[in-house]
Amino acid sequence: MNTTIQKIHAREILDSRGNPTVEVDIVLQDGTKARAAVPSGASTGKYEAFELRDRDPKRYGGKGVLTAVTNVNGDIANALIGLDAGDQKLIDLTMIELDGTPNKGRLGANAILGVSMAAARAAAQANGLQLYEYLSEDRRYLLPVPMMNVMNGGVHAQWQGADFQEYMIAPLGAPNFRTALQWGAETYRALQKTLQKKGYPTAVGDEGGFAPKVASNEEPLELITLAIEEAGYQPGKDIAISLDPASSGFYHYGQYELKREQKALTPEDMIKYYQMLVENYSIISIEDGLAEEDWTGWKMLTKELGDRIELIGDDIFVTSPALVKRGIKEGIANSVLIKLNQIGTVTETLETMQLAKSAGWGLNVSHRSGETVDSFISDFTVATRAGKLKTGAPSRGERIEKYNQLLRIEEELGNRAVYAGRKAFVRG
Ligand SMILES: C=C(OP(=O)(O)O)C(=O)O
Ligand SMILES: [Mg+2]
Repeated sequence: MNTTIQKIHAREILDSRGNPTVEVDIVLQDGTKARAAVPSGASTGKYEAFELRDRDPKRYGGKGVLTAVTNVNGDIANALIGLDAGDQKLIDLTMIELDGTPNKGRLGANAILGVSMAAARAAAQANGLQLYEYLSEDRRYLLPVPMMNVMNGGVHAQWQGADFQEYMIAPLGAPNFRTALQWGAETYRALQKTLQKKGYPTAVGDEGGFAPKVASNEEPLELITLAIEEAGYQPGKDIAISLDPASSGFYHYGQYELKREQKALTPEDMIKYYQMLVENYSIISIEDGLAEEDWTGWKMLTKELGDRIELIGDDIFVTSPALVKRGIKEGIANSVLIKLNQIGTVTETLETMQLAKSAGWGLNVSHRSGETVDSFISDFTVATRAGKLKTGAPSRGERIEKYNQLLRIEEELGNRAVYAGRKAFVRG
């Protein structure tokens, strides 16, 4: 085994939306070859690390991802060849320094993350370890509750469905991951039937959830509750519901504009709306209930609902240690969403998780709405014992692959496999 990096090669591939993204291959001195691919969001937080993408052709002449690829094959490869892939901190810090900007804007967060993940995978393989074993500090593992996004709205449904972006089911009462996944898949199919009966189309959004033009943002909660019961489970006890309204996407000039309901709500009224929903449905967590700029609103939200449910910050924290630190200090939220590409390296992601954990916060690892079949986050979630992984509906290959990887890990761990269940939630 020689884990010295011999070669790094990046290429442009397509993600699940058909947009270009970065894939990186790493070869070690001992011949080990490993690969990683980088996902990309649509409802991105303002302060995420900067990806070189092709959304803005005027800026890069349609060559954003190709520029990231060139940066990997040039500057990054030159700096990392000869370093030990097993020294994740050194690899990541070398790239951060080489980039030299506060947001990874020169080399591109997508270029940097692709290399960071591929290095971890290569080192794991060279050591004869599974990725989840390699990433674990203490060989204690936790299979996450699958947070399955069964109804899509917002930008993930091109604003043709609900204003709220994600309605998830969380089979927290299951005895193990395999059963949880089965319950979730059965409920998803039951929901399809429920929608058909109502005359709704069952076409899906970016993350595989159904995306009908519902009458209100509350209606999906009724439909999902019905589907859970139809599938033979008890809402709340067996399967709870989680929301990601992704409200930064409908926050304009201090108000929350719910187009489906032809309403514009103040932060106070938006909080009341959530209180009503929490009263009436088996909601265990709400992510991005308020917008990334609305820290005052978030403070009120945390006061009103923080002791009842898990309040997860995604856009507001963007997996940044500095922003999570500020959140802890100011009493904002009680949980954080973890997306590797929001911050851009494995090392910094682990730092954010450590911070949140030491404050007693909940952890939620997440895919992006634009994904590849890379299942890095599945191993990552098990190794870090985050307890929850949201990776879409059980209906699109790039999402299913993450769930399937968790099935493989659970099987391999055998009687050492522990399912996170209800305890993974900070409230509930
Ligand atoms: C997964 C999400 O969507 P995106 O990847 O588009 O940010 C999210 O908002 O949590
Ligand atoms: Mg979100």
